[in-house]
Amino acid sequence: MTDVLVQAVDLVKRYPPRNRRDTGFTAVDGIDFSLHRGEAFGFLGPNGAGKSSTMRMIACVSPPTSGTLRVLGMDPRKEGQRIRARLGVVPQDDALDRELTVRENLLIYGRYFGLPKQVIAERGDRLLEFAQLTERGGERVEALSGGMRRRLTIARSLINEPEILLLDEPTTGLDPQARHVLWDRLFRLKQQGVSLVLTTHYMDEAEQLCDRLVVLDSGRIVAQGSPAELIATHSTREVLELRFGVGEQGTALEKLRDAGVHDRLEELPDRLLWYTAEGETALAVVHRLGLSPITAMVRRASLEDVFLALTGRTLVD
Ligand SMILES: Nc1ncnc2c1ncn2[C@@H]1O[C@H](COP(=O)(O)OP(=O)(O)OP(=O)(O)O)[C@@H](O)[C@H]1O
Repeated sequence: MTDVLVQAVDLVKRYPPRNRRDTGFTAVDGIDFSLHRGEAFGFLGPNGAGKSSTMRMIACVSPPTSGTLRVLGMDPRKEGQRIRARLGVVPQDDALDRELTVRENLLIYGRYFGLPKQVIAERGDRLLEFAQLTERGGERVEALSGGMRRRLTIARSLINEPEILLLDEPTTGLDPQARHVLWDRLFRLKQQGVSLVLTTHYMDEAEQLCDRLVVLDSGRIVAQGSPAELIATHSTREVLELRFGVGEQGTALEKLRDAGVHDRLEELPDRLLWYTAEGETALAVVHRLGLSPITAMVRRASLEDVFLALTGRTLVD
């Protein structure tokens, strides 16, 4: 039997007009998705796609305008408090108390959930260890690096031992090393049976962490599936990336087209993408035509290519 933890059908979030000239804004425009127990589910999309709005509805802090949303079998409009007791929420903004110590930040949160002192203390120790912050427990939050603060926010959101952890852009603003440490912690949580829902505009993060994801654009789902399925359906296996000198890209593109290249060629402001099963064979054609790119790189197709194929735009502006 499948165990569906979150189910959305034709879910809509419309914000009312803010003034008389404003007509309001539909941030989420009729989306369907479901989260199954034990999986990591992602919302991938550019800024403004409606990811945070969707997360806020699941977190029961913003009611849906219309459609059906069930979280842990309950209706967020009516049973928000009961749902929240079984959720962990990691917002984009850490909202930690900078004046308090690392440990105090955890304890305060435990009290918010009305947990007994002894339970909070035990979980606090375990969570500090999980967040690799045991040594820093007595330090004030302002002394921590960005990556440590994120790990503390995640630890704090786990104090009530949630079944679902919601993470809104968990690694935005972190350096690559801090991101990898955080991914490792999230993998660990998944192994422990926590179901994850996360938003991201980083395709590598979505590929690394998500079993399944939906690609959102302007409040609508443009595709959904596992990262591998999405790439297989919407892209070729390989991509040849070519960068040319100023003013040379247009001529190169024309030459490739005149030479009868039938593969998809995508022109971005700074590079030309050639979607092909065999990047090396394509590169040989480039050389045979006498084209001389400044750089030429064959790579595996990624979710970035999926997004480009579906929307005509790149994910990162
Ligand atoms: N309270 C609000 N009132 C009016 N419009 C809003 C409100 N909150 C969000 N929006 C708009 O809804 C759209 C979707 O916002 P949302 O935050 O859900 O997108 P997002 O995909 O999470 O992007 P980001 O990564 O920038 O947070 C944006 O254009 C935003 O300006």
